[in-house]
Amino acid sequence: MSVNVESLKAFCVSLPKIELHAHINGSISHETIAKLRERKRETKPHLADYKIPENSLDDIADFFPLFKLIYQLTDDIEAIKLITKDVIDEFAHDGIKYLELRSTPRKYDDTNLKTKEDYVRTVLSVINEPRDDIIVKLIISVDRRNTLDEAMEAVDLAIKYQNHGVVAVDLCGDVHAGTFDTLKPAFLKAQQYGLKVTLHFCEVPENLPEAPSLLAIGPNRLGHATLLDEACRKHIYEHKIPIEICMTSNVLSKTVPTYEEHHLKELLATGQPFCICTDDKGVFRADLSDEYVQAAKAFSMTNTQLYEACFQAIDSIFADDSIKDQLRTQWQKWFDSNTKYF
Ligand SMILES: CNc1ncnc2c1ncn2[C@@H]1O[C@H](COP(=O)(O)O)[C@@H](O)[C@H]1O
Ligand SMILES: [Zn+2]
Repeated sequence: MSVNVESLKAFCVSLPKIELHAHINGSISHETIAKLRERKRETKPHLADYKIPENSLDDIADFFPLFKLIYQLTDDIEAIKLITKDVIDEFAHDGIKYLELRSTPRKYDDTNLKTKEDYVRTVLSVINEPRDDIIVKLIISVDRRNTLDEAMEAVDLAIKYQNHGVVAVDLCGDVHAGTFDTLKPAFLKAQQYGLKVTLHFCEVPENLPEAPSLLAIGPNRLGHATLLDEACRKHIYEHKIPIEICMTSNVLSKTVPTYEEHHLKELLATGQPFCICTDDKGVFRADLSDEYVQAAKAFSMTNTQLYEACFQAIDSIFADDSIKDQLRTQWQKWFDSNTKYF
């Protein structure tokens, strides 16, 4: 590492940042995986040496099966508390001041995580622990593989816990599975109840045919938006829909060839709203500060541009205006006391 990259990394850690696209189970660090392995040493000896494989993806399709093993380590209430707490602590340590975590509710007959409501309550119990270094909210994910009934159950939980930290629902999961139209009524219901909606959008070309249907519901943000045709680009740009940008995720899942060719370049050039995010910091082994370093290197962003990228992302958060104002004040204070960087 050259001195420059080291000082760039230090700057990117110290920048007050916002994270809007982080899947809890994809964000588990190696340290936490080690704790989880230890907890399951007796009951799941086949996971005694489990490590999330590094740089193992030939294609995005290789990504989703990783969760078959990760979920075996996170199948009880204590595990969900542990991962939620560790993920929040790690983001806070990396300089994140406002965090929207997302997760897909799960249940198991043979553990104490008996219902999807148990899952949501457990995550929220940690998210709502009082702390003054970071604000945390929850987005409930609907998996593309879900039936409409399952999607409705997730949305009903989001509605029930709307005043307890849930701000939105998300469409995620295997990009080659399911169809959005099957699950659409669940998203429309979420909107009727005032929840915000974010959708994983066009990570692969096969998702393009359903893109008009996703855009038709008026999503508040989009994840990735990697492969756009002209009609999508026009709609997104005209409506200024903020994009959650996950560069390392895209490069390692091989949906984008290199950082330099990432579509963030176009958003920067055209002044479209975006938020730099991690997606799955455990699987992809990159913290949010690393994502800012990559953006700075790929697009020669100055410290001022990096700060502005963080600041403009406040507009795209799902929390209310009073939190937005509070964050803007906090950012301005940081800026005023860190003029040495600019
Ligand atoms: C790489 N890009 C991606 N595209 C689509 N879905 C993704 C994803 N990264 C993660 N997930 C979704 O998040 C779940 C893990 O976290 P939770 O169990 O919900 O906390 C995965 O099972 C997958 O459905
Ligand atoms: Zn994602």
